[in-house]
Formats: sequence, structure tokens, C-alpha cells
Amino acid sequence: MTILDRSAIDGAAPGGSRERTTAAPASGTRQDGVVRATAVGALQLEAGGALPEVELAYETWGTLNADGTNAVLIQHALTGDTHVAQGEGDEPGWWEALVGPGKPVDTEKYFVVAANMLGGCYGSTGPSSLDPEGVPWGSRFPFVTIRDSVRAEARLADRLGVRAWHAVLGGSMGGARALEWAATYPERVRHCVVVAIGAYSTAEQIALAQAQVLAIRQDPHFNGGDYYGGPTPVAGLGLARRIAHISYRSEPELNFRFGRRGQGAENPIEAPGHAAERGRYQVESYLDHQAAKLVNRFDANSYIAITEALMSHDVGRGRGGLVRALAKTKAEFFLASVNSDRLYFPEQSDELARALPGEVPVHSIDAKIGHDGFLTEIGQLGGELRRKVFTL
Ligand SMILES: CC(=O)SCCNC(=O)CCNC(=O)[C@H](O)C(C)(C)COP(=O)(O)OP(=O)(O)OC[C@H]1O[C@@H](n2cnc3c(N)ncnc32)[C@H](O)[C@@H]1OP(=O)(O)O
Ligand SMILES: N[C@@H](CCO)C(=O)O
Repeated sequence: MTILDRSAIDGAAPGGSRERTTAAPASGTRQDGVVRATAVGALQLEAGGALPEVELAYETWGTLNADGTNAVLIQHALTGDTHVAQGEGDEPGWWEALVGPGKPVDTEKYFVVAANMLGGCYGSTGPSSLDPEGVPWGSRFPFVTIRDSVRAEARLADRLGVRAWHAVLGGSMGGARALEWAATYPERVRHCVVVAIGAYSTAEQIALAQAQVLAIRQDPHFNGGDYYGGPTPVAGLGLARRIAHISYRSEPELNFRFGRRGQGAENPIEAPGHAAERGRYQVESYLDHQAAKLVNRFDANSYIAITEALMSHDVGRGRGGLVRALAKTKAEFFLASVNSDRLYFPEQSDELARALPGEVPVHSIDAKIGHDGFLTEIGQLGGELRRKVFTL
């Protein structure tokens, strides 16, 4: 295992880097919230083709106990990373309300692992990584699925000495990854927590994803995916993020928050001359901001790779359909949806619950903002998770 050297892994990738501690921990020493990477070997891919050498980046918190029963895998969403919770003195993580000392996923009791998705740009092998000849994969990076990432993650588990997870949990695409773990490795998942996603990507979810992928592909700087070392497709990636972000938030939230107001002194109606010079509505400025933030931290090819992996999400594929696929799982499931989610509708979590063996309730996260409630309001699940999953 190596401590992550982003310069070697990301090549000339724009954005996508997170400054983290790089000092190697002494063997066996606990070091919370520090990005490391490990090689997991060559990977044959579900859709064909192979990656000759795969590395997965990950962070850990806490310590694996002697009988290996306290390991927890937390799976990030589409543009998420491995930083679920605060490490030693650094910035908070994206599920800070859930993970940490004394929190529902108590890092004094559990050994928590978070891995960057295969195809990503936070340290795992992805399109911006260097191929064996030292050239960024770019357009040659193969199509990977959620299942491919889960199979690579299983090898990471082997290397960490984790035979079975006490729990695998995730929201949105992280939930898809958690569900795939339970279906692919029934013996290795005791609890599976799936938040704000259903059993498969629906036609509408695929449709929204296609628009995002095309926004990037049609950027003149995309160059078929081989843009490293040159201008990058920031306009396309920014447009993709705008499309996505609208779907992450609810219509009432946008309306209440921004209404028809202009941004600051900008007036969207009284344009001075050319239409392109008109002022912006507040909501346009907000989306501009969300787009700018993403293009500064994410690689466009990774966005495509992971989005297409999420389009492939279908736990029943090749397993005789949903019910038969889920009948083979052995995990205890904990499902939750966000009541205002207009991307992964609560009904899709209900459908997943019905297809699972036994009676599985769907917990409801009460949020006004929509899908992103699985990030901002995750604390609402803390009590139920302590009672049902994290009982140590
Ligand atoms: C599970 C995962 O791994 S995902 C990883 C975490 N996800 C991300 O980081 C994705 C990007 N971020 C997000 O999706 C969201 O910010 C969340 C869900 C994390 C948090 O949501 P919220 O707290 O509701 O933040 P919100 O959507 O309101 O955005 C606030 C930002 O918009 C800016 N903003 C608000 N109004 C305007 C406006 N009119 N014009 C310009 N910018 C504006 C704020 O200044 C703030 O900027 P900052 O983030 O740079 O501080
Ligand atoms: N904000 C989340 C939403 C997708 O679930 C992300 O960027 O990954």
C-alpha cells in the first residue's frame, strides 16, 4: 500500500485534487481521514475489456478489531470523494453528521473505510490516470460499471483484512454501490444501508444523464476525451453540473430561495444592448457558482465515466430480474428516501423495499431541498441507524 501521490495518479487532470496528509503511517498505526491508495491488480470488466492495473484510493477511520467484525464501508455519490468525515485536524467530511467519535457510526468502535469509485478522479484509477506507458488514459479509458467498482473494492477489502463488512452504506450512487455489494457478495455484507436510490436507474435518470454526458462531449475542448495537457472542457462540464444540480434540488426550494429576483445589482429584464449581456436571475448565478465549483475539482472524463456507470445501475441485470437477484442477498437492509427528491423518487425506494425478502421499511428523510437532502439531512437517520445497524 502506498500513500496517495496525486501527481502520479492524476496526470494532467484538471481539478479533482484534495490536499491531504501524505506522511506514511507506521505499520498498524491508526491514521484517520488520510487518503491512501493501493494496487488491486488487473480487472476484467463486466462490459468487456480490461484494465491492466487498478489502484483504489481510500481513507479509513478507527481500527479493525481482532475478529474483524467491526468494518464499515461507506460509498460516496457521483462527485463525492473518500472524505466522509473529519480526519486529524482537517476539514469536515460529507457525512460528518453520521461518522466520527461518538456519532452513529462511531469511529471509536467501528473501522470505517471509504473508497473512491473506479473511474473517479480522487485517486482511484480513472481516465486521467496514467496507463502503463505513462500516458493519461483519456479516450481509451474503458466503460466501467458499478459492479466493476464493487469487484475492485472487494479486493481492497481483502487487502485491508476485511472478510465481511458489518455494514455497507451509501446515498445516491453510493447507495447503488452498497446495493451491488449486497447482491454480489452476500456473505460479505451483514447490513446494507441504501439511501435515496432505487434498484435501477430509470429511463428519466438515464435521460438526464445522457444530456449531461453530451454537454461534455460536445464541448470543443473535449477532443474525444484526449484533452490532458491542453484546454479542458470546462464549459461542457459546467453545463452538465447545472443540469444535474437542478435535479438535486426541489422546485419549491429554488422558488422560495431565488424566486424571480435578479442577482445583486444585475437586472435580467433591462438588458443593455446585446442579449448575452443581460443581467442574471439569482438562480442563474447560483447555478454558475455550482458549475464553477465543480469544474475546479472534477475531471470531465471521470464525470462521464461515473455517470455512465450510474446509468448501468440495475441490480437485477443478468441475475434473473430484481426479485431473484435480491433473494440471494443475506444482508439486513435499511432503506431511506428523501421526501422531496425529484431525481430518485421515494417510490423507487418503496419498489426496492417490496422486492427485498421480508418486510423492509423505508425511512423518510424530511427535507425541503430535494435529493441533496441525503447529504444535508443525513443526521435524521442517526437514531434509527444506532438502533438497527450500529448497535455496538
Ligand atoms: C455523497 C457525496 O459524496 S457528494 C460530495 C459532497 N457533494 C458535493 O460537494 C457536491 C456539491 N455540493 C452540493 O451538492 C451542496 O453544496 C451540498 C449538498 C453539499 C450542500 O448543500 P447546501 O448547504 O444546501 O448548499 P447550497 O446548494 O445552498 O450552495 C451554497 C453555495 O451556493 C452559493 N450561492 C447561494 N446563492 C447564490 C447566488 N445567488 N449566486 C451565486 N452563488 C450562490 C453560496 O454562496 C454557497 O457557496 P459555497 O458553497 O461556495 O460556500
Ligand atoms: N451532490 C451530490 C449529488 C449526487 O448524488 C454529488 O455531487 O455527488
